[in-house]
Amino acid sequence: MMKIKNVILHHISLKLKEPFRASNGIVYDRESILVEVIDHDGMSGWGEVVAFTSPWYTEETIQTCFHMLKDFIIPLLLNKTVSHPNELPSIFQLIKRNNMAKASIEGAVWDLYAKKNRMSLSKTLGGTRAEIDCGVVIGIGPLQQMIDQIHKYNEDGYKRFKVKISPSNAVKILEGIRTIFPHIPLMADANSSYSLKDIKLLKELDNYNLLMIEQPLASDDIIHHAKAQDILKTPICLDESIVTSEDVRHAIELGSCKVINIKAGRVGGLTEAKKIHDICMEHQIPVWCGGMIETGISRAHNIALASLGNFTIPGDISSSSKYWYEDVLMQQIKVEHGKIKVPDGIGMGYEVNREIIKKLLVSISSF
Ligand SMILES: O=C(O)CCC(=O)c1ccccc1C(=O)O
Ligand SMILES: [Mg+2]
Repeated sequence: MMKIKNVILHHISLKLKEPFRASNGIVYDRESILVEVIDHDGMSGWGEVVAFTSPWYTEETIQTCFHMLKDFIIPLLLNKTVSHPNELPSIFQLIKRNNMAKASIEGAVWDLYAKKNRMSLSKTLGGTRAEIDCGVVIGIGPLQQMIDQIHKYNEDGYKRFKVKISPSNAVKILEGIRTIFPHIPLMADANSSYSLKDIKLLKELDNYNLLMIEQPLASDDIIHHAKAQDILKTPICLDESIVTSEDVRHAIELGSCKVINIKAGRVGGLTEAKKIHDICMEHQIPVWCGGMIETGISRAHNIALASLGNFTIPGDISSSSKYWYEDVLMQQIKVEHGKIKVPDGIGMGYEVNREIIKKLLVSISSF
């Protein structure tokens, strides 16, 4: 049993080593809200708001999440007794969507629940892997810079390479990379920058032996994704289109994709993420864990999630040092030989570094 006594929102800003560019947005400094949930025994669980400062990836932002947490979500939870984190989605049912806001606190309650049971978050979620395979993402930039980055990450041992593309640069990027690296496991993420009218351009991508193409079309268009998947040899992976387990059922029924990217933030939390994992497993749709240029707290949650059985493709889970000079954990997350060991300590398995959080603080609010 957990009785939620106090929720603290640590709004921080973390300097990115380099700006990160996708088809439709650039991230400079990374703002984030670290969510600390404290129960009546004084124990803390941690989660993170993974929304960005502008709504380029989904409609949520750091500010909308703060508003939702402060005015709607936290009041629903304070002084409530919860016996399992999977009760949270039904408590939040009164609030439409706002999945990243909900997921931040739900993740913190999962961490707390695992800690109270003296179990790892991985085991608590039903994870079965002792280590996970890691992939890495290369933002859009000059071709030579993208190639140099792949060289470096290849030497680091990463097992799968994802490049951001848009219709205006895809062929140049993929042609350039395949000339130097004909055999690396490569995929491309378009972040909804194509439409079905561009099907000829999309069809050209079949020439590059891609593991998959991620979210080519609009987020609310699983019908056209089904049409595109009929025409393309390359498997389609959905990211932005999948925000609930119902979306997954529809996408599978329509044949809109062959792979799914799961991000707990996008789908409203780890409970829904696990449900999506289970549905995909049942339908032989492989899944992998997506990334949000997040701090170590969300990274630790991702590692636990990716330890579940149907995460058979390396996800976007990189070392803390890919983006950060110093992460918010006592111990930096490190990819070695393309893998991360799933921690077996209690909860998310990494200890939060309060000194660093204090240094990065934009504001702090306690409820
Ligand atoms: O966390 C990472 O390493 C980057 C993952 C990534 O591609 C991404 C980063 C921010 C927003 C959306 C996406 C995406 O997968 O579309
Ligand atoms: Mg994506």
